[in-house]
Amino acid sequence: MTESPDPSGPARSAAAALDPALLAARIPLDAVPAIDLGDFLTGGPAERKQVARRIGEACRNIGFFYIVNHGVPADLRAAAFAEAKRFFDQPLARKLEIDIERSACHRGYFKLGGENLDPEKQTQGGDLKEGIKIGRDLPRDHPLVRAGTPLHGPNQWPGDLPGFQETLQSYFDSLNNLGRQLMQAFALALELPEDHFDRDLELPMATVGPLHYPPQRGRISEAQIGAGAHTDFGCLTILAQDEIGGLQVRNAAGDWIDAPFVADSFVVNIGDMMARWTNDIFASTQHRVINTSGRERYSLPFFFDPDHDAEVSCLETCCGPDRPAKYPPTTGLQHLLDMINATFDYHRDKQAAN
Ligand SMILES: O=C(O)CCC(=O)C(=O)O
Ligand SMILES: [Fe+2]
Repeated sequence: MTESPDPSGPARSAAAALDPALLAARIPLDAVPAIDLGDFLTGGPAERKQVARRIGEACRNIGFFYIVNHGVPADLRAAAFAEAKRFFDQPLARKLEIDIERSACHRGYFKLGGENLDPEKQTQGGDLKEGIKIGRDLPRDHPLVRAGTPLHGPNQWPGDLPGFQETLQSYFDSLNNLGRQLMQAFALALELPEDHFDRDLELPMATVGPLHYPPQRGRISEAQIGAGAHTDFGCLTILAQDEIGGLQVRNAAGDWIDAPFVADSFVVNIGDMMARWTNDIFASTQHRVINTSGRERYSLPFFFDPDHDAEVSCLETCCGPDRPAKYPPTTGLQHLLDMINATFDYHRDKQAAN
């Protein structure tokens, strides 16, 4: 079992001494734990710390957890699913009017196979899913856009789907707030002041990426599935999935376990950037999607990343003499660019051409 930190224990010195609770070995869980966020969102310091502690335990053992009582209105989420479905139901030519390949900042539609999350194993045309990348909508005259900062700029919105933009924008804003809250929970779980990450979240690089997975039939192998086995690149992902299911998570024992649909919940997971920030104390865990339901599957992942210039180097509570920093420092932007280039062929080709 994980040792819980003793709140009455001796005060920790300022010189990076690692809390033993942070060193806990990963326990192979046979289910993704569920955490009620209500006390964190509305409670006082003691309640917040208590919820953060449970989140920290999940982040160390499996890097995945469900949240309920998260404060995102159910009707907003349902509306975002409905708009996503409306978009994907259109003919391909319509969808390609906002082709991601025309975007200077990785926004817009990508077709089936456009992303390959497991290029080593998936040799038959990439992920069996199509999607849209919708990020922070910055105008062309924003200083960061004028300066040519990669991944910063305007979205491509479909021209003929009234309501799509407003709904997805509201969903983005709501999830953006939730992302900030979760980063505060992570800070507490890591024995840092709860506002520790706020300085890196002035203009966080966040993306909502609606996905559509057609049903897969016949013999299915690792050569092509809905989303190939991967870890997420960024800091944290907040996923809304529909009732179809099909998400699988690889636990610390190496076993694939199901992360089924749970009503009114989000699935939250740690990505590589957060694992790097915490010196691998938080786990960035492999997951994949296989849709054998015979029905269409939709999901709404929200990827939350810090400011482009956030320094991602080992947090002071995550390293010490007995646990040296494993990774050299990087920035939020550089980390994401390296990862996107590995999974989107068009993006790598475009960067190479510049
Ligand atoms: O659609 C899902 O359930 C998961 C998607 C995912 O893992 C991703 O896009 O990184
Ligand atoms: Fe993922």
